[in-house]
Amino acid sequence: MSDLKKLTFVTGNSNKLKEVVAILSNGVVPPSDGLYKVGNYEISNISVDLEEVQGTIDEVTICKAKKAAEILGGPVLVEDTSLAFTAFNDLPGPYIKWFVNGVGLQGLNNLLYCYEDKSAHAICTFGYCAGPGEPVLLFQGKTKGNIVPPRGHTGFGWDAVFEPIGYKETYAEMDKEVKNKISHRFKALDKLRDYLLSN
Ligand SMILES: O=c1nc[nH]c2c1ncn2[C@H]1C[C@H](O)[C@@H](COP(=O)(O)OP(=O)(O)OP(=O)(O)O)O1
Ligand SMILES: [Mg+2]
Repeated sequence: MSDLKKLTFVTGNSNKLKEVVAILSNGVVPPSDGLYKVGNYEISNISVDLEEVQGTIDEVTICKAKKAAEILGGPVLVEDTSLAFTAFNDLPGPYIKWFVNGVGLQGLNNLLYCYEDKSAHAICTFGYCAGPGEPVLLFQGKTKGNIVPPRGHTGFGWDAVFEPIGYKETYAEMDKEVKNKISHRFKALDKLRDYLLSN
């Protein structure tokens, strides 16, 4: 057991954490001790609100990961989520959090009122850093959808205004198991899992 490598997922968002745990444990066994294992890695989590710089998705994620590795002094995992409107040349992108907080869900939908193209990409980027001063590896997943007037629960970010292509329900209306099989986060975790299983 001592050869297990410890890895801490650093996020201030409990909804993100729930999805990550559900996806990494294949939705079957929610770990009771707050630790879950992928290959030789034992992943725990800690709630820290990391500083977020301005920049591209990659830059924001790399910065978060480096900051987290410095604070914790060991191997970390962070994640940054973007919502990129095609009509806006991919903005708000990594700044979506401040848009949700600033204009609300109806407001997000209204932003695209004058544009025919309502499409958007949900993008999830995990950053893995082995420790302070170490390089950051990125694992990204994207899901395409349309921005619609809010439908469904409003408990998690912009879930209620994002309707994935091929579905008639928003992320907020669909069963969690369905979201967790098609989501940007699922696709990113698929790549991260491959890495963790082979390293
Ligand atoms: O699947 C999702 N479905 C709907 N909304 C989502 C999702 N995933 C993140 N979100 C929201 C949370 C935040 O308003 C923004 C991303 O900002 P982001 O900086 O990545 O998240 P955060 O600051 O809440 O947590 P963290 O401490 O990991 O940075 O989009
Ligand atoms: Mg954040």
